[in-house]
Amino acid sequence: MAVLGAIADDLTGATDLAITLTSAGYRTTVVLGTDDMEEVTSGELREEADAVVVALKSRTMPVDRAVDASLRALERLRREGCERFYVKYCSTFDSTPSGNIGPVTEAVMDALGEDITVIAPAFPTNGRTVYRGHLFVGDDPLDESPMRHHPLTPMADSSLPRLLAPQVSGGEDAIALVPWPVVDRGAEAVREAVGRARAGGARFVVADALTDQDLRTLASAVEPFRLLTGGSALAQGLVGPRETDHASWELPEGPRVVLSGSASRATQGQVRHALETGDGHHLRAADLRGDFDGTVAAVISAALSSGATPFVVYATASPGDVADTADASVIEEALAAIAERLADSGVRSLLVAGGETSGAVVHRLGVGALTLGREVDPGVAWTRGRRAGGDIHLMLKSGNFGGEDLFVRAWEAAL
Ligand SMILES: Nc1ncnc2c1ncn2[C@@H]1O[C@H](COP(=O)(O)OP(=O)(O)O)[C@@H](O)[C@H]1O
Ligand SMILES: O=C(O)[C@@H](O)C(=O)COP(=O)(O)O
Repeated sequence: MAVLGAIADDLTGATDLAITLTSAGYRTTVVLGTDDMEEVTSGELREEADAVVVALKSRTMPVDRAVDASLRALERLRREGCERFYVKYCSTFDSTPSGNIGPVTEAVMDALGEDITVIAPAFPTNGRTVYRGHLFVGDDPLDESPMRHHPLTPMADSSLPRLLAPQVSGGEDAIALVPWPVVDRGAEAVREAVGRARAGGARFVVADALTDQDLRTLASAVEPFRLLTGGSALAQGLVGPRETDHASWELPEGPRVVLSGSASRATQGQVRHALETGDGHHLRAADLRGDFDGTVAAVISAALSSGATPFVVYATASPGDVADTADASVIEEALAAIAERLADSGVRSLLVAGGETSGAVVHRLGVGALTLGREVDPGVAWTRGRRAGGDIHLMLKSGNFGGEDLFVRAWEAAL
């Protein structure tokens, strides 16, 4: 019976967390947060999984819909027997001025009857650290990083308390900061600081974290909390019920298609790198609006005739490609249609770049659950998706994750 239930606000975030949970000793399954999730989770997964991660596509939904979807996911996880919960959001705290991190966290806390939780997006291995409540991406404060220009969730501040305050009841009075010198002193010092914050009325504890060890300290300090929230790296501090290893499989033969809807800087570099040796198609919103079916058909035909080098279908290879963010949905729609047609044509492995994009693709493919393979880069792994008509191998890559050569190396990585 699953003991840990997680709600992730996007699909790449879900696989990112599942990788860490698997390493921490939880047999972990990712399920897609669709209406038929009950059916998916009520059978074999109940026996198979110690942790279930529900992958939503709620990061950019209207607040009330995101809350509703998250509460439905929570209910189903509780019915699975989960007793401890994790709300997973992006390590760059991707949200809008009104949500959805704050409202979802608060709604889950209320549903569980919890009066306090931790806010911990840091992911040091991928350069996301928190100091004095400010989130850094590499050397830059969040609002000076490329996240400032994200097409869907541009981040215009780096202060986590300031970002969170308008998203929760009680505003800044409900938020406390545990600064790094306290974290550095160890779990007991953090426990005392959290106790003082709680006595002072705080419900959300933002904690600094510069290293994985800081996150382990934090996880140990908040061990009694039934709800944790954060990026994936906080989960390193959890202790699962068994020694587990990630599954391993051979990738099926066939075209090496990358579907890249991410506009993130790391993805742009990966697209350009892959195009140096492979082939590709620049998917332009204007072409799709002019002739959606014809554009999709041309891409399918080129992808199916590609060889042993990656064929990259991409929306953005340089910052200037994003002219109008209103184009986002037609691009997602096209990449999902391409994925479906490729799968119907027998393609059994796809690399998808971008969280929203992955959500759109995997929903269209009708994948019910994902099993995790080994980590290829921090937060990135091949997965195996269960699908009527035959399983499909999917690498779902967060926008800013992965080395520059990932689109080439992924296919070579020993699984
Ligand atoms: N050139 C572009 N013009 C408009 N929207 C774009 C362009 N390139 C990507 N997008 C959109 O930006 C969004 C990127 O989000 P996502 O897939 O989550 O990537 P990431 O993981 O990098 O954030 C998607 O909705 C995608 O369709
Ligand atoms: O925490 C992270 O950074 C990732 O797990 C994640 O959620 C990234 O989201 P996208 O960049 O939108 O893929």
